Amino acid sequence: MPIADSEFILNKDGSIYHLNLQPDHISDTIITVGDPERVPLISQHFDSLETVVQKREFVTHVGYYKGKRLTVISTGMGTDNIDILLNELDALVNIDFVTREPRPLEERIALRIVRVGTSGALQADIPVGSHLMTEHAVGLDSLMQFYPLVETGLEVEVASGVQQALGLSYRPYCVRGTDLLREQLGAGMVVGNTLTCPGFYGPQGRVLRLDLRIPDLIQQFQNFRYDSAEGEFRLTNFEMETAGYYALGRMLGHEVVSLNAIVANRATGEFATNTEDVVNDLIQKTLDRI
Ligand SMILES: O=P(O)(O)O[C@H]1O[C@H](CO)[C@@H](O)[C@H]1O
Ligand SMILES: O=c1cc[nH]c(=O)[nH]1
Repeated sequence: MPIADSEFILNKDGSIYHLNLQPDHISDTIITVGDPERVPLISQHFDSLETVVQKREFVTHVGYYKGKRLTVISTGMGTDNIDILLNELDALVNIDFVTREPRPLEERIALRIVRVGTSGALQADIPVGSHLMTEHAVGLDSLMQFYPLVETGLEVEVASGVQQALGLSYRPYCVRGTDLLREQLGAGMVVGNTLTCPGFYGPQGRVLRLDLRIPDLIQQFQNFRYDSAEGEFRLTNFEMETAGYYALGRMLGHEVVSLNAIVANRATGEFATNTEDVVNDLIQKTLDRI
């Protein structure tokens, strides 16, 4: 059955609704960033650029880097945008744009998606300027209230532990990323467990003029521990998208990894004075290894 016009929405030029891309625009390996201005920081390293498309915060550059076809896309902030990004990227490769039907299982394509983002460290031993690769992501956002994500026993226990520690009325979700890209890209990086927050201020314990409902939120995040057979689990850093990537990546069958340039440390109160350098170093490392 073709998917209805109201669900699988194509623009007049045949491109998908928000990303404004057509299937032959993208490569199988995709670097994603939050900030649209970070896209040219990556594509400036390309040998050639074949496609430049923008709609809203989704800026896409496609080109060749050392003979490899790469796509860079910005997402803006928050897991609501990651819901759009992952569903539309998946549609570009796994839905037939003519028949409007999902491709059969044997024809499905697994994309390789690498998020290059900025993030704040929660623990004092993860200094500003370091690069952290996410192993587990814990989502405090509500996205997975709407999808049948299957979590392992350990993931459910970690997420339930976070719910209990914070006294939340809903259970967060927890997803371990796939191994392939972590092995390919992560050498020398801190391996961490990333908390994805539905906001930059209150949900990350920042107080400007508004008080927090959970006054010791940062301490609760910092002190959270879960003892598993693989060792002690702690939360290392936070940002606003990774758990959405890992959960949707698992459900749709794509390889996803989140690489984090640590620009703040909430234990020491520092913010990087050279954020561009920290991000540019991570971009170079990613391009070298991809
Ligand atoms: O630098 P990006 O990729 O946007 O990532 C982080 O920075 C933004 C907040 O400043 C949030 O999107 C957070 O996840
Ligand atoms: O502290 C930080 C830094 C970057 N991005 C975030 O979401 N939080």
